Amino acid sequence: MHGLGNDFMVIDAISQHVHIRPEQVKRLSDRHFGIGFDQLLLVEPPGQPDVDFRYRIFNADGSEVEQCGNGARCFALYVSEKKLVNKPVIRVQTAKGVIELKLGEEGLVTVDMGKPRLTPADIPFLAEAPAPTYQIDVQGVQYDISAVSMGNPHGVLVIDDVLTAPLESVGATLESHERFPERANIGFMEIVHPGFVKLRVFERGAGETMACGSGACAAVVAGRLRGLLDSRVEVKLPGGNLRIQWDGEGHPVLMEGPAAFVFEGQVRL
Ligand SMILES: N[C@@H](CCC[C@H](N)C(=O)O)C(=O)O
Repeated sequence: MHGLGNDFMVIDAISQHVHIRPEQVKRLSDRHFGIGFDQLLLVEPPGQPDVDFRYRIFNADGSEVEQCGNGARCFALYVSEKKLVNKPVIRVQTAKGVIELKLGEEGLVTVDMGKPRLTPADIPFLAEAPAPTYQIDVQGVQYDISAVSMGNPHGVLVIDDVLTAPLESVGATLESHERFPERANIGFMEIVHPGFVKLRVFERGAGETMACGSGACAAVVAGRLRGLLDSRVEVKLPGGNLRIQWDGEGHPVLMEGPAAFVFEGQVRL
């Protein structure tokens, strides 16, 4: 499946027993020697009473992570098409809380991604106190970065032109910077106007992807904290556009965008 070109292998772990090791994920994610994907998503039975499913996410490098926004939209389409659920709003347990998924018209899915976490220890990010931006050193050069958790950790830089953004150099260095003890997804955001931004993301454990849903949410939160964006923002990613809404601290972030099936098959693990 894919959400704006951020692609996934989705496994039904409800009607079959699935146990997958990090090295198997890494092998399957290989675009030449495996199936090829940015993340693997597991659809599991719920582990608590008030939710419909448990949603587990593995990056292409095999690491298990807490959140994936584009994957959440694909998750909603998957469980609905497979008739694993028949409800307008699906509640899903992730490693960092519950998110709500709503299927809309024309394949669009809205995800309530929950409230962003801004306290450095919750992100996690090494800093004394929460701030809209922090100065961070990359090989002797200082950058202003915002740090936000959408369940998973994000750093966001505002730049003049996404086309020339240094994802493979600065992005890759920041992804595993010592101030992000659990590594981070690094977004480069160009603000066209307060209701429209362009974004590219160097994802933790996957490299640059065509789109990052949690990254789009984090970018809008960062832009709002800096006083640069409206509460409703269209985010243009290399793979297409997402609509993000955040009404400020204490409110959840809403993300709307498409989800699509690509093919189905069987794989021996
Ligand atoms: N593509 C995702 C995010 C996937 C996880 C991320 N790479 C991480 O390590 O936190 C999205 O759409 O949010």
